[in-house]
Amino acid sequence: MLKKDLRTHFLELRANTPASTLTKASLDISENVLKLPLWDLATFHIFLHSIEKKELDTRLIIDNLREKNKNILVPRMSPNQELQHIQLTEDTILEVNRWGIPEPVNGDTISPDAIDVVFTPLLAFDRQGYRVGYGKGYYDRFFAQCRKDCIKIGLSQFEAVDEITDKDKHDIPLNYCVTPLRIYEF
Ligand SMILES: Nc1nc2c(c(=O)[nH]1)N(C=O)[C@@H](CNc1ccc(C(=O)N[C@@H](CCC(=O)O)C(=O)O)cc1)CN2
Ligand SMILES: Nc1ncnc2c1ncn2[C@@H]1O[C@H](COP(=O)(O)OP(=O)(O)OP(=O)(O)O)[C@@H](O)[C@H]1O
Repeated sequence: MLKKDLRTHFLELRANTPASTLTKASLDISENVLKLPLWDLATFHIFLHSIEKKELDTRLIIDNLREKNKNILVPRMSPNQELQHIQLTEDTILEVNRWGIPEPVNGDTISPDAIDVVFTPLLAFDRQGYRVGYGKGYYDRFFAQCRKDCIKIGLSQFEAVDEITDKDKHDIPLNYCVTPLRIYEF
């Protein structure tokens, strides 16, 4: 299947998801995330979900990371289509940007080298761990800057599709994808 068709299909499925289904999916995913073999690692990067875009709610995962005293980083979009990685603390002020995504307005910027785990947003993923996002390549550019041993984890409300057929040289596969029903390891 082509990325553009997967985007259209899963954006529509997402738009038609009842709030209660999304809440339950977010809870089940947060419980599955706790089963991943990650908890000796220190520095975790996680996206702040957009309510407007009906993304999975990442607050429960963030609460678990806080409870485990992990170093938590969140993305901020910069004008050159790169992400900055900002430390999330009790003093972080968040504002919703023009795309409906909350972002920190203050805080220290951290280098991608320091990141052990990235929880990644997506619209669809396939059985080999390739993903499709909103189509601006933010996460592919980010993954290219991470250490080789950085663990990349997709969070998905929906199960894997068979195959994304139009992968390109920039696409870097995930190590895991967590859904409400299961954990895929690639
Ligand atoms: N919560 C969350 N944060 C995230 C992502 C994400 O998927 N979810 N991203 C994952 O990469 C990055 C942001 N990606 C984005 C990609 C495209 C557009 C954008 O331009 N949207 C337009 C429609 C497309 C267009 O105009 O071409 C819009 O919403 O109007 C916005 C954000 C970084 N932070
Ligand atoms: N490392 C990179 N360097 C330069 N261009 C890149 C890189 N990674 C991706 N791109 C370009 O970005 C564009 C969008 O890529 P793609 O369709 O894979 O986005 P996506 O993964 O769906 O979006 P996102 O990562 O924002 O969720 C493509 O034209 C791709 O070639």
